[in-house]
Amino acid sequence: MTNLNPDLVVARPRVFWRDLVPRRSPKLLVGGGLILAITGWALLGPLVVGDPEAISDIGLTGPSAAYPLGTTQTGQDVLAQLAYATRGSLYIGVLVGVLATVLSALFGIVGSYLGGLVDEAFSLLSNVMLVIPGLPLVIVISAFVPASARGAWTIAVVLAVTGWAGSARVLRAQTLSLRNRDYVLASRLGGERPWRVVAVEILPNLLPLLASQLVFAMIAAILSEAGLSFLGLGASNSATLGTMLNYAQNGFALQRGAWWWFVPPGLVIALFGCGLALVNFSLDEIINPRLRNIPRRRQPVDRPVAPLPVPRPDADTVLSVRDLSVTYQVERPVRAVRDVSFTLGRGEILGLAGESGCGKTTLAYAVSRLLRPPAEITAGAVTLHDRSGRDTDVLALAEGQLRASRWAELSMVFQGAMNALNPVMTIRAQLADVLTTHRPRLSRRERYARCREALTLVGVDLRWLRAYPHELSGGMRQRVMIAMALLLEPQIVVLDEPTTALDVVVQREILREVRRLRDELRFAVLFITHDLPLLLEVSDRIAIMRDGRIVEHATAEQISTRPSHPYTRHLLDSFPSLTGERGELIRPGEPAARSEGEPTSPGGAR
Ligand SMILES: Nc1ncnc2c1ncn2[C@@H]1O[C@H](COP(=O)(O)OP(=O)(O)OP(=O)(O)O)[C@@H](O)[C@H]1O
Repeated sequence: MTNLNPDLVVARPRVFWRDLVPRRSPKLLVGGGLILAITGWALLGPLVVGDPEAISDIGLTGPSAAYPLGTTQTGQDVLAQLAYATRGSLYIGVLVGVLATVLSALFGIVGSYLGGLVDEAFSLLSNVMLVIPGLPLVIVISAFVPASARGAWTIAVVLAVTGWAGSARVLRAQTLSLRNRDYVLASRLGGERPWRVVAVEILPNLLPLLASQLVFAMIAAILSEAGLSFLGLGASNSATLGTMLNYAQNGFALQRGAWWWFVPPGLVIALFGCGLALVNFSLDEIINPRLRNIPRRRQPVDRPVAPLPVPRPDADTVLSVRDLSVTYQVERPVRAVRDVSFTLGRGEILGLAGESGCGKTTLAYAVSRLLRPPAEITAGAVTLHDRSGRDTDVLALAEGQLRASRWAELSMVFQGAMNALNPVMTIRAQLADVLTTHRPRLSRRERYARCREALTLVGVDLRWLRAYPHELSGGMRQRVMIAMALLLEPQIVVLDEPTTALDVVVQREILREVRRLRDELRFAVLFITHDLPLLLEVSDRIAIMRDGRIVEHATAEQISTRPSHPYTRHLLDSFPSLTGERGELIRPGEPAARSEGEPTSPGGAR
């Protein structure tokens, strides 16, 4: 047996079923309850009821102690028939659900992943199936098959063959989009086999879609089978809810007031469909971890009745944040931002630094009111101080006011923002779009003039206005995003790691540009990064964040030369200096020759 290094043996995380199920979901509880009850009835009912074919001499009698659901015209027990019919209908529903889902996955996912001729052939077939009207085809096929051969399997195959194409189109579109995602490309580059890429990278992302298609196919199959049986074209040699309804119709149950004959099968169909639909609504939450634990109603912002006094050191303050706290309301609530207070001066660059996970992005999202459940602002205030002296309580803004204030008052450039450009629109169209939304009175000529100005500001040649995003380099796309953020001359620009994906030369060029623009246009910047040396270069003041709190807040010069908090010193020590002493190389197996108490990475001289 191989001797494994115990440090390298990673314990396989235990998956608990209770973690997979969203809590307190009434939809899931009611839907699941209905499905369980009806499935239980279908499985166990036939074992406890009598013979559904047995004929007694009391035809068409209402419910009684001997026959809880009465009898049919020929004296058969309706309860016994209902048990067998429920089993028959569910059997067909499950068969069709599985068959149609397998067919749609095969034609939709495999075809689009393999591409080329296979995709074209599969697409052609699903397109042809889509334009054939389903119900008439089912009726024709069912009528063509002799009644003696029309069992549950025949009907299930007919329904599955006529019902997979719509889902296959949806799965194809989704797979085409997924196959170009970075993590899929990475696994292909890593040499993974196509079937493994499909099974491990693509399929899990399609599970919510597949599961809801399975449920939808089951509902459609049960209803279609009932319809076919009602027309006398259903599974003639097996008992289903549809055949029960058909017999009730032929026996003039409605006209003779024998409600006990047709209401129970109709009710079972309706309740089962309802249960499946309710579970379908909850499937996304069960399968997609990002949607779990979302509070069902908006939580009010936990603020004292009297508005908090907002610190306003001087008239030049443009944004003040007071005692802001944000919690992710998940299984174990995560207090990502805790009692954070700071002010941002007009034309000032405030840097926010801290290790990964300390809450920087959450803070930026909270200030911009971009947080979504499970994140919740639990306390605090965010106030915008207008040039005209008007104060706006950002947390109290209604959705419409927020839309108007975003971009015009406060704009954002986020990490990976360069990928936020729409690939099918030219740069000019995307810049002009912002103006169309926020400045609808501008003429077309004025809009384009403003786009040209903005692009010139960030140093991008005007010939790129007509280009599509993929024709620009990463640095140029990021400049375009900055141009877009400055288009409406906002008072504040939030930059959250805007240049992380770029090389250091382009990174510095862009940040120099931001500083120049700030000097020219006097907007304030909240600049977030974990690169403290970069912040020291560009910021006026710096706030250091740790575990959701701001632990030090000082000028860039003070942070650089006289950091007061041990964590700030630790952060500064973590960055190697290009001009100081060269640090030791640490090779596996060789302990670093460093005395106790020395910093773990070189960087003394700075
Ligand atoms: N959707 C979420 N659900 C639960 N916890 C979350 C969620 N998003 C973030 N968190 C937690 O909130 C904390 C702060 O995360 P945040 O992304 O704000 O950190 P950050 O400082 O911006 O990190 P980075 O520099 O790596 O982007 C982390 O502990 C993170 O695990």
